[in-house]
Amino acid sequence: MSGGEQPGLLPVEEALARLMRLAEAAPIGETERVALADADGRVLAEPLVAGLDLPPWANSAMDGYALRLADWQGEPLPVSQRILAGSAPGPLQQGSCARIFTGAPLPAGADTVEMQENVELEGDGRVRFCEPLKPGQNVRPQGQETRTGDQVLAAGTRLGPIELGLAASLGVAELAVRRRPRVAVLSTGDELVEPGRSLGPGQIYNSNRRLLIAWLQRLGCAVVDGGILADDLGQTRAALGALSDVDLILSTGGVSVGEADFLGLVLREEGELSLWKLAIKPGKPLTFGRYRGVPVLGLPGNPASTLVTFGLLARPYLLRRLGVQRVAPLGFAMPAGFSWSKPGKRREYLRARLENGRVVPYPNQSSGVLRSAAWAEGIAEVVEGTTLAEGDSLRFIPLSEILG
Ligand SMILES: Nc1nc2c(c(=O)[nH]1)N[C@H]1C(S)=C(S)[C@@H](COP(=O)(O)OP(=O)(O)OC[C@H]3O[C@@H](n4cnc5c(N)ncnc54)[C@H](O)[C@@H]3O)O[C@H]1N2
Ligand code: MOO
Ligand SMILES: [Mg+2]
Repeated sequence: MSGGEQPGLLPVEEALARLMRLAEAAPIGETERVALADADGRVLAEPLVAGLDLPPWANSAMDGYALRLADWQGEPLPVSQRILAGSAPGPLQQGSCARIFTGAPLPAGADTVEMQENVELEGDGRVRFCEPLKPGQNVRPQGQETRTGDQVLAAGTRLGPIELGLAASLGVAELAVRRRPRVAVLSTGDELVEPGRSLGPGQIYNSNRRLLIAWLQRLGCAVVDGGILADDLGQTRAALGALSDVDLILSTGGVSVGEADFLGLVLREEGELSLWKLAIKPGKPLTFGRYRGVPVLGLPGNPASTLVTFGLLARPYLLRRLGVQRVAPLGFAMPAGFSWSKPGKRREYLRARLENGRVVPYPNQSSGVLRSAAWAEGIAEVVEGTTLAEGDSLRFIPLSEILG
C-alpha cells in the first residue's frame, strides 16, 4: 500500500481493473445490422474490410494538366482532352497533355500533373510547363489509401462521424454492430421530485435521472426508465427483482451507510458484492454487485459523485461489455493553476477549467454541486497521497472525452 491509500478503500485503478474483468465476463455479444445513418455511437461487431481500392483509380490532386513525363522533352504540349471529375477518359494521346481537374481520373498513359498556376498558355493553346516536374507529382495513385482486403476498422471500434465517413468511402451501407445494452435507471430517494412539479418541504428535484438517461442514450444504450425508487427495503427488493431482463441496473443514491440507504444494503446482504467503497472523491460509496444474476451499479447520489463515477467507471464498464478495448479516458497532463498542500486519502477529481494553459478548479468542490460540472471543461485528477505546487502537472480529462 502506498502512503496515500486509506485502509478499506479500493484504489481507483484496482476498481477499474475489477470492473473490466467483470465486463469481459458478461459481454453483450448479440449483433444486428444497421444502416450507416443509425450507426453513430454504436460498436462495430466485425472488422470492416475494404471491398475496393481507395482511390479506386489514379486521379489528379490538382486542377491543372496531366502528361507522361518520360515522353516529354521540355517543349510546350498541345491539349488533347479535357477531363472533369466523374468522367471516364480515353488514353492520353502521345505528345500531348490533358486538361484535368481535382478528383478526375488520370488518363491511361499519363503519370504526372502540374497545377495550372505553374504553366503558361501559348497563343496556339499549347501549354508551357515553367517549373521542373517530378514524376508522379500531384497524382493520387490507385490504392494509395487502402487496398482491397485491408482491415480498416477493428471489431470493437466505437463508430463516430469519422468511422461512418470511412465506411461510406468504401461503399458500405450497413454495418454489423453490437446490440444496444439495456440499462435500467433508478433514482433512489424519498426527497426526490421530478422537474415540473412543485417542491414540498425537504424535497429536491431529481437531477441524476436526466443526467444519466441523456448520457446513456449518447452511449448507444436502450434506457429503461425506472423513475424514482422510495427509500424502503421492500420496494428496493421489489424494484431490483422486477428488472430481470436488463443488462445493467444503474441506480443513484442509497449506497452509503445511512439508515435509509437500502440499495447497498440489499446488494451486500442478499446479492453478490464485487466492489464497495473506493478511494475516490467524489464517489466513495460506489457499489457494484449482482442481484438475482443481474449486474447492479450503484452510483452515489450526490450529483457530482454520479457524474464522476459514471464517467470514470460506469462508462468504461458499459463500453467494455460491448467489446471496446480502449475505454478509460486518457486526458493529458497540464500545469496546475492552484496548489494542493494536504495529501488526500482518496483520489480527487476536481471539476476544473483551463485558463491561460493552467488547470483552475471550480471554487466549490462539494459533491452536491452539479453547477461545478456545468462550469467545468474537464476533470482534474489529484492523486491520493500527493501535494501540488502551482505549475506542477496533473492529469486533465476533458468532459468532451467522456460525455458520449
Ligand atoms: N456516515 C457517513 N455518511 C456518509 C458517507 C460516509 O462514508 N459515512 N459517505 C458520504 C459520501 S462520500 C457520499 S458520496 C454520500 C453518498 O450517499 P448515497 O449514495 O447513499 O446517496 P444518498 O444519501 O441517497 O444521497 C446523497 C445526496 O445526494 C442527493 N441525491 C440523491 N439522489 C439524487 C438525485 N437523483 N438527484 C439529485 N440529488 C440527489 C441526496 O439528496 C443527498 O443529498 O454519502 C455520504 N454520507
Ligand atoms: O464520495 Mo462523496 O461522493 O465525496 O461526496
Ligand atoms: Mg438517499
